[in-house]
Amino acid sequence: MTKTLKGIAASDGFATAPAYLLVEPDLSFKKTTIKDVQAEVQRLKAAVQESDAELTKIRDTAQKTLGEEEAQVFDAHKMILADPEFVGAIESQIKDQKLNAEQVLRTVTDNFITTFEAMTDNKYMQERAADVRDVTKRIMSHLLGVQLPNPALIDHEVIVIAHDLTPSDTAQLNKKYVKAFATDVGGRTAHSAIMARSLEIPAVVGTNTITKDVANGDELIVDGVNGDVVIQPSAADSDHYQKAAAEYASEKAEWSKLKNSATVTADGKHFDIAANIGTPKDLAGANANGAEAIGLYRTEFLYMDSAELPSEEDQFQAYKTVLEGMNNKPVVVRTMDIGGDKHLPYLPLPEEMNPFLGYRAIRISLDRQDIFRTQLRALLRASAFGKLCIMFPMIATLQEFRQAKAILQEEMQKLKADGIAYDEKDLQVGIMVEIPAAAVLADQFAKEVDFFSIGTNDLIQYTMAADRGNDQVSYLYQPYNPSILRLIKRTIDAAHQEGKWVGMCGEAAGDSIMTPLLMGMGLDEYSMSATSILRVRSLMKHLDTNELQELVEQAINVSLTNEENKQLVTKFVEEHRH
Ligand SMILES: C=C(OP(=O)(O)O)C(=O)O
Ligand SMILES: [Mg+2]
Repeated sequence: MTKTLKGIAASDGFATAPAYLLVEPDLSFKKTTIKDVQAEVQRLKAAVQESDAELTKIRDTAQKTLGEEEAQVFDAHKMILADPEFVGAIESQIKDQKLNAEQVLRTVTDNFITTFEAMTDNKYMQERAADVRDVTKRIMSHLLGVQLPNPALIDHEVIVIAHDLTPSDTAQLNKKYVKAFATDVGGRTAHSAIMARSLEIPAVVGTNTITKDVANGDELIVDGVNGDVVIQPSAADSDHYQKAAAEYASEKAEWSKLKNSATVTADGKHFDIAANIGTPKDLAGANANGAEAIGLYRTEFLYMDSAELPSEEDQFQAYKTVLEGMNNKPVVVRTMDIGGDKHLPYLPLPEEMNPFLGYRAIRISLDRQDIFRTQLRALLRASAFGKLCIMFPMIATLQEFRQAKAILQEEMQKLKADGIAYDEKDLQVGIMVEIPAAAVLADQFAKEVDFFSIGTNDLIQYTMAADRGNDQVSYLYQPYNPSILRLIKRTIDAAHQEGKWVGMCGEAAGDSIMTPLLMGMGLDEYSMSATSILRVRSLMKHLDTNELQELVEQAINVSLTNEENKQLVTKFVEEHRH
């Protein structure tokens, strides 16, 4: 039966494919006594063999797509399967206790895990506990005849369905086969949504129930423009969406003609449209869509995709690749923004009641200066290869900015003393304005920074006190709310007062409703998912900035609600399109 689920449109585009559930299956079982011991041991052996074959396949794919180092994790799993002490212990207990293989597997492996985890002075053995847990799950799935999801093994076109996708899950999705994804939870500015846009896969998040409503293999249509997922579409649905997808493709073709043009308004004013990227791989998309700069390089993916803290050399190579890839166009690199919903397996952070209000971003960097200085040195060295702007995330106080800048200057001195080149002339140092305190004091910050970049994702979350990943409060993501618009305007005016430039790298920068308002306020740089660039460039071409002042005045002072402002802008654009 056809059913349509409504969610939040998180990444543009349309896709049709069968569902692939990235959901942990039920691995529960009953404890039973058995009569035929030999048959039970055979059942165990078969499950171990199947697990081994599966791991070989996963290892091969991981090696091809992720690299040798990541693939070696699976060698550790295969070694456990091959360890006679491990399988032997299970076998002999099946024989002794005459219990089913599932029960014995659970008891024996729980024992191993408890022993390993108790070795608090031996990190290596503690990590083996996680391996045993993983391997146990795999053998159990074969004993129970259920399939564990293996995103690395997807080898045909699918739409991935999950409760939630962590940024690292999302990073593993292979664009060749994963045509779209849809989740139960999440909002438009959750990191999985941002990643979807940078991978250019359509996505719908916050459907609440999709993991329950969809079974593996169900035919789906994801409409990432309107936020709909159609389950088991009728012929009429398929027809309708085919037309919508074709229309969307032709609009895209129209925009693509602007790829090599500068962003110029109807009255001849120039703005910079930049791209947000997560890894050097995203450069291709940025360039293919005609980005005039990189307005935000989120370096945390470098940390998340690594098994340990990335070395100065690894970071240097990544930053240099991006700077060189942009051919002397500006590149804003943001220092590590870990914490909140982004975790590192090798950097245990304390459990917090409110991670988004906790130990994250610059707060970690100022505390863990070893990590921070390594990143700054890598950045400084890379600055010799292009036009670098370094940006600090989550700055709340002037003191934090001064401290971060002082550390940067110390690293500059050290490099200089060692005769290592960096850009001494044009390197710029700025901050994200994403905490209301920084927006309120923008006039004071503007005297000390080279630039601002407004992070609306967090600025809205903190101003409205509404978790950006929680779909129950997603109605409070209100970029057109006058409170948000005033903070943005205040930040822009304060920067311009001091002759500094202001960008925006939150998702609002790529939102067509925001474009006329931001142009009217004089925002200099607009940094967005690469796929939004041409749409916004096309819109700017049709607007005259002289007519926008009044629109801004109204939106800030007259209209009251987010929705009213949205209508105000929509109507304005209809009437003033040149
Ligand atoms: C761009 C931003 O940073 P992130 O989405 O990475 O938190 C923001 O907060 O708007
Ligand atoms: Mg942020």
